[in-house]
Amino acid sequence: MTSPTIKLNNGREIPAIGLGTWQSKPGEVTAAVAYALKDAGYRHIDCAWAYGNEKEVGEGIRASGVPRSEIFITSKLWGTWHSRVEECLDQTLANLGTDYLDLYLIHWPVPLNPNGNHPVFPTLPDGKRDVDHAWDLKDTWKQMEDVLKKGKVKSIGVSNFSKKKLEEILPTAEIIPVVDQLELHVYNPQHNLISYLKSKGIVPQAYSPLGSTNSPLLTDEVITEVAKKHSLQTSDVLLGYLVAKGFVVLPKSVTPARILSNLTGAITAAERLETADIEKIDALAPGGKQRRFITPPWPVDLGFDNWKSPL
Ligand SMILES: NC(=O)C1=CN([C@@H]2O[C@H](COP(=O)(O)OP(=O)(O)OC[C@H]3O[C@@H](n4cnc5c(N)ncnc54)[C@H](OP(=O)(O)O)[C@@H]3O)[C@@H](O)[C@H]2O)C=CC1
Ligand SMILES: O=C[C@H](O)[C@@H](O)[C@@H](O)[C@H](O)C(=O)O
Repeated sequence: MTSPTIKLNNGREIPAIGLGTWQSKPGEVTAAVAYALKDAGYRHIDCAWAYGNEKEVGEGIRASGVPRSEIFITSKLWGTWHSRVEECLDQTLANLGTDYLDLYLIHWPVPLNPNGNHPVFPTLPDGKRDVDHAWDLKDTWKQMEDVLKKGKVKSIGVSNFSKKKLEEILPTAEIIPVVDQLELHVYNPQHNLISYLKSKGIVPQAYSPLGSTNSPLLTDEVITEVAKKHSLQTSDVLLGYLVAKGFVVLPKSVTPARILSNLTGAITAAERLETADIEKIDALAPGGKQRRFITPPWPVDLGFDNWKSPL
C-alpha cells in the first residue's frame, strides 16, 4: 500500500504516513528504514539531528534501493544551533548522505546556549537547561528561510510551537511554516491549536501518535471497542483517527510487522471510521483522559494548554 498525500501551503505534497526514528537504536534503524521503504511501501522518514542516528538512517535509505527522488525526508534543527542553522543542516545532510531535505523543522522553540557545557543538553549550575534568552526566534526563522532560498531544503516548518510561539515568528515571516509537528494523539488532541493552525494553512503533524513508549492508548477501552467494531487493531484506530482528520502521522517502530501494519492499518482505519467514532474519540480528552507523554523540562513557558512548566 502507498500512503495518501496531503498538499502543503506551498503546493508540495507530503505522504500522510511517515516512519518515526526517535529512540530507534543506531543498530536497529538501518534495517527498519530499509524494510519500511523497500518492503512496506513507506515514502516518508522523520529524522532529527538530536536523535544521533541519522548516519544509520541514511544507510537504510540507500540499502532500500528506492530512489532519493521518491522519498520525503524530514529533519530538525536542534536548540544549540538556532544561531547557526546552515551548519546544523549541513551536518544532517552529510550524515543522511543526501544533498537536500524535503522538509526542515525547528525542533523546539527554545534556543540553547551554543557554547554551553554540553553540545545537545547544556545546563546551568542549578541543573536547569541553559536557554539562550538573548536569541530571538524570529532570527532562527529568517535563517530557515535562507536555507530554503539556497535550495538545500524544499519546505520549512516548525515543531512544538504553540499559538503563542507561532505569533513570535509570523509577523516578520516571509514564508509561512508548512507544518507544525506536535504531540497529537487521542489523549492530547489539542483541538484549539488545531483550529488555529487550520486558519493559517499550517498542516499538523502528529508525533507520538501511538502514545510513545509503553503506551496506555493501545489498551484504552473506547479505542478497543471501536477497533472491534471495524475488525481493526487498536493501533490502526489510533493512527486512522489522525489520518481521517487530515494530519500527517509519524508512528515509530523497529519491528517489521508493526512497521507494515502501521501503514496499512492507518489507511484502512481512516477509511472505515465513521463520524460517530471520530466524535466519540474527540470527546476522550475533554472527558477527563487528557494526557501528554513528552514534556522535557524546558525552563520557559511554551504556551501550551495542559503542560506544567518547571519554572
Ligand atoms: N518533534 C518532536 O519533538 C518529536 C517527534 N517525534 C517523532 O514522532 C515519532 C513517533 O513518536 P514516538 O514518541 O516514537 O512514539 P510512537 O507513538 O510512534 O510509539 C512508538 C512505540 O510504540 C511501539 N509500537 C509501534 N507500532 C506499534 C504497534 N503497531 N503496536 C504496538 N506497539 C507499537 C514502538 O515499539 P517498537 O519500535 O519496539 O516496535 C515504540 O515503543 C518519533 O519516532 C519521531 O520521529 C516524537 C517525539 C517528539
Ligand atoms: O523528538 C523527540 C523529542 O523532542 C526529544 O528529542 C526531546 O524530548 C528530548 O528528549 C528532550 O529531552 O528534550
